[in-house]
Amino acid sequence: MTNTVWRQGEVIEVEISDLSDTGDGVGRFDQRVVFVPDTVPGDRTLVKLVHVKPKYAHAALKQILQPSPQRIRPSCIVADKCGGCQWQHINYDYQLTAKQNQVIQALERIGGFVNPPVYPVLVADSSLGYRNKATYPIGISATGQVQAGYYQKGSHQLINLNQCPVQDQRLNPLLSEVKQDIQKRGWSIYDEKRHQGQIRHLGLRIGRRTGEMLLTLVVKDGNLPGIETQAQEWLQRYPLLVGISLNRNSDRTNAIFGNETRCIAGIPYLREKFAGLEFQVRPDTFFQVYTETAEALLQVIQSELNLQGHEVLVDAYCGIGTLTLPLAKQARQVIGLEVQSAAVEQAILNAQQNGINNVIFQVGAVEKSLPNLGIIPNVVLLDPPRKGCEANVIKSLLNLKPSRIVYVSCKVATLARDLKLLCEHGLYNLTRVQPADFFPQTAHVETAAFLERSPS
Ligand SMILES: C[S@@+](CC[C@H](N)C(=O)[O-])C[C@H]1O[C@@H](n2cnc3c(N)ncnc32)[C@H](O)[C@@H]1O
Repeated sequence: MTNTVWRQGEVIEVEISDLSDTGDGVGRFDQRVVFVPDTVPGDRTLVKLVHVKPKYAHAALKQILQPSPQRIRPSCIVADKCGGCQWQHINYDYQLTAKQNQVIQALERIGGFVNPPVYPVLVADSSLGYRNKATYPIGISATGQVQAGYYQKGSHQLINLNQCPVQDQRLNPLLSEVKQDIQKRGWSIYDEKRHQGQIRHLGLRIGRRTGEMLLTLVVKDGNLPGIETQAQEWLQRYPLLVGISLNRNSDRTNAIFGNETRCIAGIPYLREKFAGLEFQVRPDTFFQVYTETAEALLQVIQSELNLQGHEVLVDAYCGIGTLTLPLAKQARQVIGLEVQSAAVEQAILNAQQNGINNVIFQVGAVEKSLPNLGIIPNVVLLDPPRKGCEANVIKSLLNLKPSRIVYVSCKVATLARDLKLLCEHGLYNLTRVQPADFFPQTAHVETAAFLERSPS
């Protein structure tokens, strides 16, 4: 190759040999790396260079010269455009192998582990129709039609959808029909560039076991004439819909939900069964999107921990208590730490509802509450957001020295970073790493890592 070819707009031939941690295919061109979305190892492709750096480039797929044996026809008609799924074109078994490799590679490269004990990916029932939650941005077409869907890959261009194959199929009718109701009511649609208009997002949630649904409109300041009447109409039309809420988000932000949620019809939560307990789930608090796989991972955690009833356990980043409460049934005392006060309120109610009284929940950031715990736990469970744990959380753990740590993570790069810090002085050994497929058809992987304090 000559240097003249390595520039934006050039079309080159690339054979894809790997997948990146963001889900793009990876190929090589004269010792340089090329990242190509919508490809899979084994594809021979023509690609157009888009962002070019001296050692690597991002490229767009132009033509598949020879398809990989791992390539399949996507179940979704907008899979090539929609930013929701990256891997609809990859056969499911290969997705699982790729996710296991992603975890191994991150632990080796970022964590510095040699031969980390990474188990095969845990799977549940189905790789489609699994999501219990959807939050669709709302927009308006050039001809004035209300639209709802997902953003196009790498942009805020809306792809209008009437159904989505990874969602629980019981939510699909609401997507198409609520859009029409918004159109008929003539409510204004939020324009993010001008920060004007009302409706920003449509949120739908379903209890997979109970079928109960919640509908939430995220609005700029809540002024929707006739919303109460419309909400009553929705309750009558959808017998499984139990609550309709307005969430107010007045900020110029990419965050979907604002801090204020008001139930305007029905009840402010749905009921769901999880791990043999009954949970109340609100529209705006965290609940894993794949209920069945989350339960399967909890079972692995329970069997690895094998709690005997005398342990003190801290569940840091506990949300509404989804992991806290089942584990509390097997421990002496459990302390849940969570920053979102609405989640803690719900966690307390969930504990009462299930007659569990050996749990206390504290509102506050883990980085503040863990160092001031006032008790030495035997076990600490961590389940932080994607950015992982703050440095002082790791420091507190190294001071507290619980005999076991379970670290549940939705981003393997930050997991690997934090595990390195926990293990680098020899205080902890990594005994098992269990990936789980919480997000089929995407490049995301959930992982639980188990650490034991060294005997010395
Ligand atoms: C990945 S969710 C896990 C929730 C829960 N373990 C579950 O499985 O449902 C992370 C939770 O951490 C909370 N969170 C985020 N940052 C936090 C912080 N600095 N301190 C405490 N909680 C935090 C979020 O509100 C969210 O409920």
